[in-house]
Amino acid sequence: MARIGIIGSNGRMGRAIALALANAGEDLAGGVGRDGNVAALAAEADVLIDFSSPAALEANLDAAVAAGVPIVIGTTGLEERHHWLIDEASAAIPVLQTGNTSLGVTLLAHLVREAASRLGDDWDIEIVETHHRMKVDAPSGTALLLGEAGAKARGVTLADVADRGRDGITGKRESGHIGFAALRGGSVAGDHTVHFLGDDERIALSHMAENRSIFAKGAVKAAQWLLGKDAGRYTMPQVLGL
Ligand SMILES: NC(=O)C1=CN([C@@H]2O[C@H](COP(=O)(O)OP(=O)(O)OC[C@H]3O[C@@H](n4cnc5c(N)ncnc54)[C@H](OP(=O)(O)O)[C@@H]3O)[C@@H](O)[C@H]2O)C=CC1
Ligand SMILES: O=C(O)C1=N[C@H](C(=O)O)C[C@H](O)C1
Repeated sequence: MARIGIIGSNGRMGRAIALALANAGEDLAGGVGRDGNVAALAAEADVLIDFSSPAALEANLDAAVAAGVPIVIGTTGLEERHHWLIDEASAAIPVLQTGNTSLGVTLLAHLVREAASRLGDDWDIEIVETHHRMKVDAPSGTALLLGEAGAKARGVTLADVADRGRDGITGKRESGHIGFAALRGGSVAGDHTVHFLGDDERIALSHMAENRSIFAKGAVKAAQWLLGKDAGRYTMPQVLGL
């Protein structure tokens, strides 16, 4: 039984993770919100799970490194500089960062990669996501993760081909680009569809989250899996053996 500390414990995901920990028979080392002492939590925990805010990431990584504990990062809205910080921390401790901890999305990313590698550039990729009205970042971390899967399969860098929101006279769609569209409203836990649009035919690969328990269960599995690992940056397919 591991002592697991939750960063963002009062949030929607923090509460779902506390429930998943109890269901898995794991021990809650404690939790912190915006005003909490993350260094004190890290000192008490065997592993940390962070579903909070990009603004908190640097302090959370510093606390994990100082205490020498692994950390799972589910926070989305991360920018390039956050990924550098994660790379830096993963030289000292085990770190797993992902935009989606669910089994279904982890498999979907694999299917997207497979489809994108088999279909030529003449198949346009467009990613549509829908989330609850409280979500603050777009495109979702999952949409970006799925976009990365498509870009990787095509041997390109996502940042070079991403169309993140169209408005006005946009001109024709550029071949090889990957488009993103975000819908916000209601209580939707998270829906994602990757469209492959060809001439005269289309393929759509979708995942629908019915509630947050799937993300929470995946986060707990990832935390359990990270315990005892060497320093490094790990991924959900490694955790789930996919
Ligand atoms: N990877 C995945 O599978 C998933 C990722 N997410 C991501 O997880 C994150 C949290 O989502 P959700 O729970 O819905 O959001 P909430 O807004 O419900 O919760 C966020 C929590 O983070 C805390 N927080 C905010 N800012 C800071 C800060 N600067 N320092 C420390 N703590 C802070 C808040 O504390 P306080 O209560 O004090 O305000 C709150 O407890 C989002 O980025 C979301 O996109 C969500 C679902 C799945
Ligand atoms: O904020 C959310 O709620 C979610 N965020 C993650 C994302 O940005 O992809 C995962 C999930 O879709 C729910």
